[in-house]
Amino acid sequence: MKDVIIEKWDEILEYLKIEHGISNVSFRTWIQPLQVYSVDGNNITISVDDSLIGVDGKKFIIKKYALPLKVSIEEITGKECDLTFELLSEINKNEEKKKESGNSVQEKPATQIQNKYPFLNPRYTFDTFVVGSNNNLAHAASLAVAESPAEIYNPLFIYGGVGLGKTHLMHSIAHFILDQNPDAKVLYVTSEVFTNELIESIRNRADTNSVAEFRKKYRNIDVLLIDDIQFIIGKESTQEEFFHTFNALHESKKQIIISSDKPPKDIETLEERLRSRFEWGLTVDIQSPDYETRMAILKKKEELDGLSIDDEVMKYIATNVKSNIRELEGALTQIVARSRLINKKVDVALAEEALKDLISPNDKKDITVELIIGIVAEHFDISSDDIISSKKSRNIAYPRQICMYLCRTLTEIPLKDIGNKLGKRDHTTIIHGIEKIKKDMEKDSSLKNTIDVLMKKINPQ
Ligand SMILES: Nc1ncnc2c1ncn2[C@@H]1O[C@H](COP(=O)(O)OP(=O)(O)OP(=O)(O)O)[C@@H](O)[C@H]1O
Repeated sequence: MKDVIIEKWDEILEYLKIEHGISNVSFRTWIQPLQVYSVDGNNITISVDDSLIGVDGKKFIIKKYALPLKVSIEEITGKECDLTFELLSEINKNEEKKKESGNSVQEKPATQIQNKYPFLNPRYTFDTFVVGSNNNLAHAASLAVAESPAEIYNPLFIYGGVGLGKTHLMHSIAHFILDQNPDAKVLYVTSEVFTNELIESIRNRADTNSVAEFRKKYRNIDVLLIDDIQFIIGKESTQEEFFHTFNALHESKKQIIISSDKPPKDIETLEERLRSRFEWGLTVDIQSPDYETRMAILKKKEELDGLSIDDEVMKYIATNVKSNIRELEGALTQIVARSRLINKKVDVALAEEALKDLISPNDKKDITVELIIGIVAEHFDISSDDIISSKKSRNIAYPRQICMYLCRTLTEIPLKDIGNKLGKRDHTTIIHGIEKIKKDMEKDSSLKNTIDVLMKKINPQ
């Protein structure tokens, strides 16, 4: 059977052309000659006809069109994929060799990940990052920074709870920049490393010019990524040094990316001058993933690890391990390990047994529609009856839409039931409400704040 990508190739290219406003001449030169050479699961190899555009043409295509093409493939076919570009002359040479030795096509291992940059985790790339409603803004901002370092958002400040993907996104940015420009000087450090190196350099000051060395290391770079900045905060000398590092880099138009467990405004011990600098750029957050995203993350891990796990088991994990992606992945690993240890097939019973310590009954806090309505009503100083009434005035209709959004985000209750409990409204009204709040939150940071506060009231952790 023909792969859907091959079947829809012309449509994909046409979409790419229109969506990205590619001129006819550029399209004819770069895009039209591209052909799908092979499809192996999610790995697509595309041939670049170097007899038309030369060997360097491939580099240009990768830089300029690889990502738009990947997105177009996803838009048209719904398939996420990894693209590799190969010169047609090389492909032909290899085919010749294969014919000569009489070999059949070689099988590739499930997923091969090269460790190109030792200080980065090779698995933390944009390709392995699952985008969901909990992280889509953080993902988009990270990709934008990776594509155009120091041009749009500087600094980029990513915050979120434990194990939600901040480090993964930071490494993805670093990988992307280095893949595009292997000469870029990219430095990724945890703030603990930064602090330790600083202390060490101060301690050695008498013997060598170690403070100057420290400064040289941190200021003579193109991109600085500092993970978990909260560990720097609270230590005066490190804040001071970081302040100067920040200024030096920012002034010379170098990109700075920072992650933290809280937004700058909530870090109490953060000096005002640093806080205001962090707010020069863009601050984005990562929330806990919803059910669909948790499932997608599990599937991605299944694919990367070359596993094949029953869907019911995946659903069991996604339903029960909710707030932390590290735990979500850990749950899958534990189940697989147990199955190997006792040499039994992975099924829900085995999953329950393997995760019994992780999933305690107390974790299953009961968040109900009624609870959400009560807390939202109280916050806006209206009554619960107002929320479920048919009243249409904005001071009531808007909190009602906030309830819809919170019910969707904080519970697994089906839309139909949410609608019923919110005054017998049908599910399209609920979807409309949810989308409205999502859109408004993108533009309105005070609404986002309100939602954060409400979430904490509903689900204090
Ligand atoms: N959207 C995602 N798609 C795929 N994997 C993810 C995603 N988000 C997080 N993960 C995985 O979850 C694990 C934890 O993520 P990560 O270490 O980036 O979290 P973190 O926010 O930096 O945590 P901490 O606060 O502890 O530093 C990693 O293995 C990461 O690959």
